[in-house]
Amino acid sequence: MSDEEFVDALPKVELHVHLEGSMRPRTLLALARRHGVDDLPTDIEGLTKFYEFRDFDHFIEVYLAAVRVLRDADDFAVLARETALGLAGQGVRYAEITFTPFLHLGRGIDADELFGGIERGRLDAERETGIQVRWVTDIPGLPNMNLRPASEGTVEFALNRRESVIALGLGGPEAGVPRPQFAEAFTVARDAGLHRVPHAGETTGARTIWDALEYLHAERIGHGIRALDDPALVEHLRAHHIPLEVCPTSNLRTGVVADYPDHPLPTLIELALPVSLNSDDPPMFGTTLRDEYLHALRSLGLRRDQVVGLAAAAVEHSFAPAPLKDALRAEIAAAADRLQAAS
Ligand SMILES: O=c1[nH]cnc2c1ncn2[C@@H]1O[C@H](CO)[C@@H](O)[C@H]1O
Repeated sequence: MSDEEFVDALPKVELHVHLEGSMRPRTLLALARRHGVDDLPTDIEGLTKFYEFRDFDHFIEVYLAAVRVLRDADDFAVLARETALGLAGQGVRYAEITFTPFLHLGRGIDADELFGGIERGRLDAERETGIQVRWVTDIPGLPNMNLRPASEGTVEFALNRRESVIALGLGGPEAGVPRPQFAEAFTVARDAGLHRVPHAGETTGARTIWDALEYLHAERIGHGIRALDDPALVEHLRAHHIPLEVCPTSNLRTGVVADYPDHPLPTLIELALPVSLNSDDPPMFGTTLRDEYLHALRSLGLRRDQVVGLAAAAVEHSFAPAPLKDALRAEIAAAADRLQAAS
């Protein structure tokens, strides 16, 4: 059986993917035309070049430029539906997708217009394919932004939309954006029963992950690959079962890891840390979740049973309701048996 057949037969869960960063190139080009955003590339070739990032800060700059094409409820509905359908087409049954309300509220977009749109897209995709999507709203931790209103606005947005928003995140650059300033937002979120999944240890070291645990009550860590800098932290994450959402191609494309052979995922697995495999901003990084699973086998040298383990781990690390988790566990176990028999 080929690697492709193997990966395609595996039911999957996606835990770390950004909605705005999932915009299909064709959709971005069409929305830019429709809304007269005239300082972006106008063809696929230009967009591919636009998505060659010098470093992480350059990536964030491009991200902020691209989201400006999203204006009305229909745009958000298309984005959410296409993102969810794209995942469903890769065998994803359940996804926790991050979006950043404050990036849009800050541009004058109405909160209900935004949420109405993405909910319409979510429910259309669920009706069409059965995929279950829940939302994570993240605070954009941008150094040049007024972060108090961004934090408070994001939490308020989430708390008023609990029907499908399940967690609070924190994204953006880590350097020069100290984590303790977000403590209050994450404490309010925790006390209200929202889950906490901040990015940490993507572009800076172990200290940021400790801060995410101490100040932000993190239940999972976005990326977290720099945990390896600190053996005490590795031990803590393992002992307290704090999962890392690992996105290998993202790390290469933003320049925080040089190449696949240098990627720490195999080491994290060897150390028995709880890890899942995710796609982050797939079209911007020239990847898909399916590609990440293929890279795990071919470029990171993981065995097939380890890759099944990654798919199963994503179920365990998810905040899906217990009956759905049970169904997904059973489905992955059955697929693993079939794949074992076929090989
Ligand atoms: O890999 C990533 N790391 C950090 N932030 C990211 C990533 N991908 C997308 N964003 C987005 O960048 C926004 C601007 O601050 C964040 O809010 C986050 O959603």
